[in-house]
Amino acid sequence: MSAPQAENQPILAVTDLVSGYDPGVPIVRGASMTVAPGEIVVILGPNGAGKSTFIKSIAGLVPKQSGSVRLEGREIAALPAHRLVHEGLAFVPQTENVFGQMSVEDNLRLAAGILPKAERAPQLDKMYGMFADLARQRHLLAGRLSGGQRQMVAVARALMVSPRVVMLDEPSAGLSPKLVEQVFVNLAGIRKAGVTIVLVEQNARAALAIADRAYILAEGRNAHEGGAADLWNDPAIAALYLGGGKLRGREVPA
Ligand SMILES: Nc1ncnc2c1ncn2[C@@H]1O[C@H](COP(=O)(O)OP(=O)(O)OP(=O)(O)O)[C@@H](O)[C@H]1O
Repeated sequence: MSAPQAENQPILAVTDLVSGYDPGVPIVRGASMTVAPGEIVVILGPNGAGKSTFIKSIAGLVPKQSGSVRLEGREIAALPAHRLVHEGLAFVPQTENVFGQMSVEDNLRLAAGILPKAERAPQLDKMYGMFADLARQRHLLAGRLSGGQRQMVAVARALMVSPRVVMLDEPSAGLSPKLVEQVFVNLAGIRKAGVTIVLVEQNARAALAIADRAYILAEGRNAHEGGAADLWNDPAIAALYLGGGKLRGREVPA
């Protein structure tokens, strides 16, 4: 059994992160976020707030100018993206997240490249157990799949190496409402499997419905944060960031 102190430790802690694409032009301007093990945390905010840049910086894909990123207490801010995968932090980009000319199975096998050989086949079976559609479509080219199914391949690729934290950049972007719902059902299932999830979303209500907590960024800084249910039911937050009234009257479970 782990010590109580370790149990209370955030799995991911980002403090005063400043980052951007060009030197001297910060996009993220001192944003912070704390994620507990097993949580689903969603990052919301207006267009151009720096949400995607924030998680891409954490994933080592956008240069950081200052600030701290700790994964299970270890400072990882200086590590490049490929090292972060080994450390247990996976990232699913919004676009170009699968190899279209390869089969679903080859996409998954390629992602498993960093695992010891003996672990690859069991991981593949685990993904097929989790995503039944992918098991059926394992021999199809990923480029021939629908947007929702491609998104599923991208998520499964990230999960192949058993990350402890997976970050997703707008996983529901460009999908039909039915597929959006499926994406969020899948994410809730992934959390049940013990993976901590951080996602950026435009679909604020749908994301809040599965999230524990949310951060709202504006102009690269923290504007609000709170429990998903509290933010969902806050009229001022709704008017500013959630696109108005309640979605089909649904309440976020407290
Ligand atoms: N590759 C890039 N090079 C330079 N600037 C970029 C790049 N990508 C994004 N930006 C700029 O960074 C700012 C924040 O963009 P970002 O995509 O992080 O915001 P966002 O909150 O995720 O927005 P959206 O909800 O519209 O996706 C924008 O001004 C954007 O023009």
